[in-house]
Amino acid sequence: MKASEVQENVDRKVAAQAVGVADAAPKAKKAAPKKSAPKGSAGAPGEDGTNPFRALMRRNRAPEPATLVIFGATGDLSRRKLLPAVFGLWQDGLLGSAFNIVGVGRQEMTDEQFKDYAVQALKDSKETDAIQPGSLEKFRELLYYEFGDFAGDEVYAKLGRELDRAEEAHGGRKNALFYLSTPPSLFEPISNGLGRLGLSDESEGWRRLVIEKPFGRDLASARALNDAIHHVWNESQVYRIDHYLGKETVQNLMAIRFGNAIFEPLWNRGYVDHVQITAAEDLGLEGRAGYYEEAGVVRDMLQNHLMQLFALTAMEPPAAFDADAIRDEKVKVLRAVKEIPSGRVEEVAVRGQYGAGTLYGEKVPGYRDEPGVREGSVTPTYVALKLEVDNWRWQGVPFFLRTGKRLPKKVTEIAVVFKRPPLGIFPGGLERNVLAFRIQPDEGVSLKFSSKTPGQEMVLREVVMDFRYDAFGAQLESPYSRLLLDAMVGDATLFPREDEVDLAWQIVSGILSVWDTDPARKPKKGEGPDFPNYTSGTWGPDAADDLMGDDRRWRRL
Ligand SMILES: NC(=O)C1=CN([C@@H]2O[C@H](COP(=O)(O)OP(=O)(O)OC[C@H]3O[C@@H](n4cnc5c(N)ncnc54)[C@H](OP(=O)(O)O)[C@@H]3O)[C@@H](O)[C@H]2O)C=CC1
Ligand SMILES: O=C1O[C@H](COP(=O)(O)O)[C@@H](O)[C@H](O)[C@H]1O
Repeated sequence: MKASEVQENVDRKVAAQAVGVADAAPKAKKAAPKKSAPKGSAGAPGEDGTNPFRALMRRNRAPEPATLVIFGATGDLSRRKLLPAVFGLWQDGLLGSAFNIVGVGRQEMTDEQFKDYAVQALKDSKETDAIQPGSLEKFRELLYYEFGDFAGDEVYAKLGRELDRAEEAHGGRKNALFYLSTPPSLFEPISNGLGRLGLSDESEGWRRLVIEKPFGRDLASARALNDAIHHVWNESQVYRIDHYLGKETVQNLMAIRFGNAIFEPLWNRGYVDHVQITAAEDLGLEGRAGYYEEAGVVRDMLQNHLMQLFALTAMEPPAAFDADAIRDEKVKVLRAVKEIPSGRVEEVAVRGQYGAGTLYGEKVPGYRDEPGVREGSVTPTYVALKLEVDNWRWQGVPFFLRTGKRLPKKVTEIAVVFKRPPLGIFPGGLERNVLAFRIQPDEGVSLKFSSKTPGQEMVLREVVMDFRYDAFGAQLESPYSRLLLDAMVGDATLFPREDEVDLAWQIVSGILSVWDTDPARKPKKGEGPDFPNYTSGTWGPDAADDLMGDDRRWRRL
């Protein structure tokens, strides 16, 4: 399909939605796989494209032949998200003509056993695209496995040999993307090990390092990790991943802000009353107590995902859509956030932990009764925070952020709530307009405003104008697919830079200094927060409502 045809299909589909026609564009066909490719390379199928947008991506963003090395390839993230994301890209022909994957772990396994493991993971994961006939068999051929102790040298020497082996199929280059999907305590040892064996050296091909979250457990450890990494890698080789930035709808926030003329003039303290950013989860711990007991909600969601959503909403328009311009603006606004000293934490932040309750009609246990959680744990599973920004655009406009587990539903939203009209001349017409970005699910954007109701009287009622992202007719891409491909083509726009991560830690460190307790220590009676303080299936502790003040309310989602 030509790019112009792709665009036409898109236009038809979106226009169809505007006039209420359900399905005006022809369905994109799944492509048949091509003939098999030589070992060490991927004869990429999907030439016809599975959706029109991927066809556009293929034209513009073909990565050079490369090896993807996944440390922690036998882990939960790799199994559920990374392998399906890579498979989807490869099946759609987006990974170029030569590509292979080396899984690395501590478990002893042969290549064949790892291939079986990966194929099973692809069959099991809900994230895997529809599998084309013959695809899995061909994808298997690209997979290899190495194991060893990440503190020693041997495993990195073996990786060096894997890159040598792929060199011929990769046109004489030894490009490699190292993805660290391990417990964070291993980020530094792996980075050092790769450095010791010369695998960060770019003389024979590009070398890049993708680092999972959380990046550090506080400001000091994040800085120490950055320093350690920079002993081995240049900042331009480092890709700190925050999967929220890979979500289509998060990128759409930038598209809508900076691709239209009508929003920016209103995007400031003259018109905006406040902003609400919500990332609600219905899930509980999902067996991750070991990690979560150490992390809690501030490290798990607030310091990274919510801070990124905040920065994208509040930043100034960048001069270009490129890594430096976008990240410079995010850094500027993060720097303008009013400091939260420990003495102000109780005033601007609310923490919670879920107790037993009911979700979707089923009884669910409280956090303290989840397997692996310590008795009397005071780990917070909910946080609400009021941020203030000391710059001309946002002076006096509070940003309210909230996220928590075991809330009534899964929903992530950024809502820009506008000021009331200055004068009410109609009955019932003094509501605040709301521009809401639904990040997930039901992805889209809505504008709430007052309208005349039919009849003789000028009676106003709130109505909603709604754009649904599915109007484009394409299945939304996994954020990991997007970000993996970005890293393969060397585009760091959607990856937080060192200074962003540092500033985000600075913002939350006042909160951590007050709330952090040693998870191994059981608090004495009367000490620490009065947890649990919200029932599973409700919208969090009551104190979160008080945070908003008298004239504002959290949106009912
Ligand atoms: N799971 C998720 O949904 C998300 C995870 N992340 C991040 O991704 C990373 C991986 O998380 P996740 O997959 O859940 O973790 P898991 O514990 O499921 O997997 C970790 C992987 O690292 C390996 N590993 C663990 N300890 C060692 C060790 N001492 N030496 C060598 N290998 C080791 C494990 O091998 P083995 O199989 O032998 O145990 C496994 O392959 C973390 O940084 C996490 O914060 C980020 C967002 C979401
Ligand atoms: O990084 C994390 O994110 C998930 C939520 O991600 P989403 O894409 O499903 O919104 C969260 O459940 C997890 O605790 C956290 O580590």
